[in-house]
Amino acid sequence: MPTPHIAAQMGDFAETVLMPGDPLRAKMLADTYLSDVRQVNGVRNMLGYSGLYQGRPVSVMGSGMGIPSLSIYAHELFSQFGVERIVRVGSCGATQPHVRLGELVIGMGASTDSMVNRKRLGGFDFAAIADYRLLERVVRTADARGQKLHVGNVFSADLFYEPDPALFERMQKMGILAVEMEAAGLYGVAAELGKQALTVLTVSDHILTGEKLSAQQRQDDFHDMLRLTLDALLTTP
Ligand SMILES: O=P(O)(O)O[C@H]1O[C@H](CO)[C@@H](O)[C@H]1O
Ligand SMILES: O=c1cc[nH]c(=O)[nH]1
Repeated sequence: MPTPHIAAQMGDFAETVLMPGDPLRAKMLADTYLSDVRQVNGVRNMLGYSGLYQGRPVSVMGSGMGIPSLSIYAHELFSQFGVERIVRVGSCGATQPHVRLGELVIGMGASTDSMVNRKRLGGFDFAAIADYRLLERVVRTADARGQKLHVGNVFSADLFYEPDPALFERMQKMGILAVEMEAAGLYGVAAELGKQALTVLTVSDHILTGEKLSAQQRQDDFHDMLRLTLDALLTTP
């Protein structure tokens, strides 16, 4: 049955959903990599598609920006459409000098200034972590190809325009690899509903050096991340 934000039926989504923030990145992924594609959501232009990748069913849908938006879509997909795993395929800002523009970062854990997971755990800290088996598949696939990955803690920020630059220094000191805006929320929803989640990111800008990819590049140029994620989830045993 359709939900307030997804006009689809049970069976329209595959068990595995890739979820970029940008709905146009979802469209690009579907157009470039999937066969037998059909659009399964268009409410609020949050484009969602289902199709086949090398013969295996998969869906892709945008999450919008920030934990509140992603949480609505992840909750509805997990609870109403039979989705078992969501892998966020996003962009991030690097917070360490050794993490460079265009490189891939996996959010093994996600720190945050959001309150959502404390609300879930009665006011206490919740260690927002990726599903280990999903993480392992992506790492194993990248290692087999010699593809470089950074794996560790990311920070899911409520504010894109952070007013306190000292926060980035603290992140760097604590070993956080990159900042983005959804992973901790995704991991919290997955934990609450007993599902699997992972976050794979491409560095689109560098907090320390000020380097940046363009908006067009963030929409269209993340093929290393998308191929790795699709292959790891859908073609490796
Ligand atoms: O490129 P996406 O996946 O949207 O991810 C990042 O980009 C947006 C901010 O520009 C936030 O959603 C952040 O998490
Ligand atoms: O959330 C984000 C995404 C990319 N770069 C940032 O600095 N923040």
